[in-house]
Amino acid sequence: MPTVYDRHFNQVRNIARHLHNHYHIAANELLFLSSFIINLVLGRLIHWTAPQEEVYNYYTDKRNILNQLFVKNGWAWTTIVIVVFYVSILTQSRPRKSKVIREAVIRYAVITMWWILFTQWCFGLPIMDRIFVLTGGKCVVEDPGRHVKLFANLGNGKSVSSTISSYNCKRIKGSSWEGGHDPSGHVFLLIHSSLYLFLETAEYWPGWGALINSISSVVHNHEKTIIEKLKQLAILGVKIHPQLLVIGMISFWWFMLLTTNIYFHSIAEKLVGMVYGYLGIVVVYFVPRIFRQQSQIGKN
Ligand SMILES: CCCCC/C=C\C/C=C\C/C=C\C/C=C\CCCC(=O)SCCNC(=O)CCNC(=O)[C@H](O)C(C)(C)COP(=O)(O)O
Ligand SMILES: Nc1ncnc2c1ncn2[C@@H]1O[C@H](COP(=O)(O)O)[C@@H](OP(=O)(O)O)[C@H]1O
Repeated sequence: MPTVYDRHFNQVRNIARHLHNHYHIAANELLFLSSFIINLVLGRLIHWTAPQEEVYNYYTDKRNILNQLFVKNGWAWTTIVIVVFYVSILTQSRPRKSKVIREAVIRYAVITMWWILFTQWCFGLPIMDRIFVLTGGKCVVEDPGRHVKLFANLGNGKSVSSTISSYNCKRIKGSSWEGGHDPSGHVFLLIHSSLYLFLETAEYWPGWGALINSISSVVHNHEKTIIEKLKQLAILGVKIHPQLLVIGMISFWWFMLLTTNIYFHSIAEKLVGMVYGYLGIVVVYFVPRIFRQQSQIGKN
């Protein structure tokens, strides 16, 4: 006689099966994808319900080291983590190494291309700047300096440009990026990077049990000093279970996304950053599943 728990468990399992069969998405993937929407809602709730949070603090300062060193170089850090991950996984004797490397490099190249197109360069201005300019945004400065050719002088001591990139505009002293819809580059980058790391490494997931056992065998080894334990944990997280490094990076990106969601940009600008963050990932990891299933059906 099945208990109420068995019934609930079966219901959850049926929903997961349905998602997998009809939408080609696993329940844990859906949960992870939704976590960024939860992050946005949580950020807004903190913003509305805790006004004292809005008072100047470490995270409201754009110059804080976490922003300047990590997020502002976010794609470089994500690249380092994925390279360390693959080097570690491939040195732990895996079959079909060259195929694994070839496919990982192709996916990395496509995903990097999408990051470049959205934030750096898209046959001129990157997509995020094009959206800003197309919706009436302009770079306003007093002295355009060496970028003078890109600016029109308004005659009131100010010059405007809609052809300079946000990157170059921000580097001009006293500039402001005015009007228009300015999609959040941070929201894009943090979601894009987290999803990439999650989906790219999912195939090698050893299970929470294995990770927790490995960590606890280091932590509970009473013959080792704290320093030795920390060293062993670092080796564990890089060489044996590089998934720990990935979990660390994703958790940090999630936290930085929360601070962006609390303090920066309008909701609409964050939502646009979010949609573009999902887009490249959906094309690389989910759309191929539909074609793969169709070709499978064709063969049967
Ligand atoms: C041995 C096994 C190998 C298997 C490896 C698998 C995959 C990896 C494949 C290849 C990688 C190998 C080498 C890669 C070499 C070079 C890649 C270059 C890496 C870089 O990304 S360099 C550029 C770093 N730049 C950044 O990270 C900048 C990020 N910042 C931004 O995008 C913006 O500042 C912003 C969007 C965060 C915010 O913009 P604003 O609003 O502030 O304007
Ligand atoms: N989590 C965070 N911590 C600190 N600064 C952040 C941040 N999220 C966004 N910002 C800052 O807010 C501005 C808009 O970000 P974005 O458009 O990428 O979302 C950027 O300013 P700067 O470009 O002047 O550095 C960025 O550095």
